[in-house]
Amino acid sequence: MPTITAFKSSPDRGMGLARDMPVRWAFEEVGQPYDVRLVSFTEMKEPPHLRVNPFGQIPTYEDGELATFESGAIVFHIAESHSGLLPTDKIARANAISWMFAALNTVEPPIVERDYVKYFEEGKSWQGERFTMVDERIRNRLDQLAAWFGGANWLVGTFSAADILMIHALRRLEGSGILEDYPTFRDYIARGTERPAYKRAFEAQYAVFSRSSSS
Ligand SMILES: N[C@@H](CCC(=O)N[C@@H](CSCc1ccc([N+](=O)[O-])cc1)C(=O)NCC(=O)O)C(=O)O
Repeated sequence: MPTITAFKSSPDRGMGLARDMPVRWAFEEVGQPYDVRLVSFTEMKEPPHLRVNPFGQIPTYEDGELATFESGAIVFHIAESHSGLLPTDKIARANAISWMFAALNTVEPPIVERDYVKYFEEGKSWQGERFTMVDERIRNRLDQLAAWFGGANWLVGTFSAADILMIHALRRLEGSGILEDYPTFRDYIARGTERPAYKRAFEAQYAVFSRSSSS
């Protein structure tokens, strides 16, 4: 059975914003049971974990001889190893894979940057200006995505691994006030989070938080 790593105690207080969440969601969508090894921030920087993830982060994925990292790559591996997360049609599959990369490389970076400004540049003289700049970049990306997305339900027709990664990226904007101006994406996120597989994944990671916060 594949084993992933996740935070022993997640800073997101169980809100499913850490990157074990898209992997859990993918497992649940394809019906693949999995184990979770919880790691502390210290353990993530020690040799056993660094041998799998040289950047000392979660998630990692281990199954038999395979030990690898990168949440997007793990979701792709799950999608390649099971049916249901990528179209079988060659063209549609290639487009879905493009959208996986777009979620991680084009849409998510300014959203992650905003978290850095918010959490690591608190009190800096430039924080206000940086917020303005980063929010502008995020809105530019969301405007472009909304123009393309239109009234679609999913990125490539049917639900795919690309939606797992894109919805995970967009959820990091919850609480920022930005999504209030994008009903298209509020509805899109809701379609994703209403999926039974998402709910099972969310509950599983939330249980880690609730156990750690009650211990
Ligand atoms: N590109 C890598 C990035 C992995 C990554 O960012 N891992 C983070 C956790 S998910 C990112 C994350 C962290 C916290 C929140 N949060 O809301 O609290 C959200 C997302 C990590 O291990 N951080 C610890 C470290 O770098 O030492 C991937 O996609 O797997």
